[in-house]
Amino acid sequence: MMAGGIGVSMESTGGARAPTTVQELAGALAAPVVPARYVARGQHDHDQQPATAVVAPIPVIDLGRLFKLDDTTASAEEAAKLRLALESWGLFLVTNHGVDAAVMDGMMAASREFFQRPPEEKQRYTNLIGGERFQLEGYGTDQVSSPDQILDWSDRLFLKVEPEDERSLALWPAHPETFRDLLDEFTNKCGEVKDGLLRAMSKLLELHDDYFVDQLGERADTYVRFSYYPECPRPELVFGLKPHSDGSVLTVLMVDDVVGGLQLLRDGVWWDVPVVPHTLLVNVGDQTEIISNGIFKSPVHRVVTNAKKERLLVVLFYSARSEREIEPATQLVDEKRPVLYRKIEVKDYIAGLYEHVSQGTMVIDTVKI
Ligand SMILES: O=C(O)CCC(=O)C(=O)O
Ligand SMILES: [Fe+2]
Repeated sequence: MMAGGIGVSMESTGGARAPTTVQELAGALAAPVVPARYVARGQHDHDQQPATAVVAPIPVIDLGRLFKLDDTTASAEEAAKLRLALESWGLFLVTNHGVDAAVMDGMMAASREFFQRPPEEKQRYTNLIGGERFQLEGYGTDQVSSPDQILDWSDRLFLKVEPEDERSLALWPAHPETFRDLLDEFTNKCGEVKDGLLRAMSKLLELHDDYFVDQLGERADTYVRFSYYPECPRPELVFGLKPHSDGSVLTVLMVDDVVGGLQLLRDGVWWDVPVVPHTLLVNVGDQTEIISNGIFKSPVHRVVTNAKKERLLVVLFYSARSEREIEPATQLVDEKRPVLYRKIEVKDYIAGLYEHVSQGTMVIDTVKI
């Protein structure tokens, strides 16, 4: 059934058994229509902004040069680019990052293989306890908290990777067999990138070098998300992921090296984020915006889907441990720059984030003074 010929099916799924994932739904669509629950576009202020057809000229940071202690000119040049990235786009590409191309390709291929496994196999890792109660970790779709919530056109596998002794290995795919080792290796390598960047960020703010590392705390939380965005016959109606900013300190992304889709809001315009194979993307999260008292920007971003092609993403979220409280660094508060955010407990903040994203509002606005 079509609603006004706009490509929206009024039936919730169109099938006898409700598909439990977007992948199954996309595979079962008999016509280029999407169920009404996925129609997200045009609902919120952020979507009133035009999209540029232009790829964002976001800075590219060469980590080899940034950390080159014996060449202060090179490292100062990269640090200046990093400052610009952190203060404006809130997102940048990193090259020369030390994560082997083979590890990146292997992780991406393992992720693709996982999503290609039969539904019954993937359901062994479900994020629904007893088929209904949502838990953060595992495989599935959005947390659905209300019947009128607009859903994202994506499935995901979400896992805690650090602290290591808190891994729920039963939810780590057993196939392909390389999955667990690759994830371990990928996480360790990306962790080095994150630590190096956190030190560079502390320096830029003239804080002591370990300021951000210390804010994360001893047993900081690292989560990985493997996202699968199936092709969508009506990309203009849905979001792969609704507009949001990340609740992390930093987010490190390995995006699909062929299919784009990530867009960033800046100066009232949505920009396409470039796809550059074997680079990593890094974005500032809300915790860093708060700690830096607004000097570093946590960008609003979203994912659009593709009519012809699926898209994959592997992303690591680095967060202070959930019991910690964070607040603007006192060194960054003075008469000229009054405190802009109130102290928050990370746990409460992250809980608020999920609610706000599903409502199309921004949780960071609730902690602004
Ligand atoms: O798919 C992407 O490129 C970005 C995903 C994202 O923003 C997120 O997972 O928080
Ligand atoms: Fe994000």
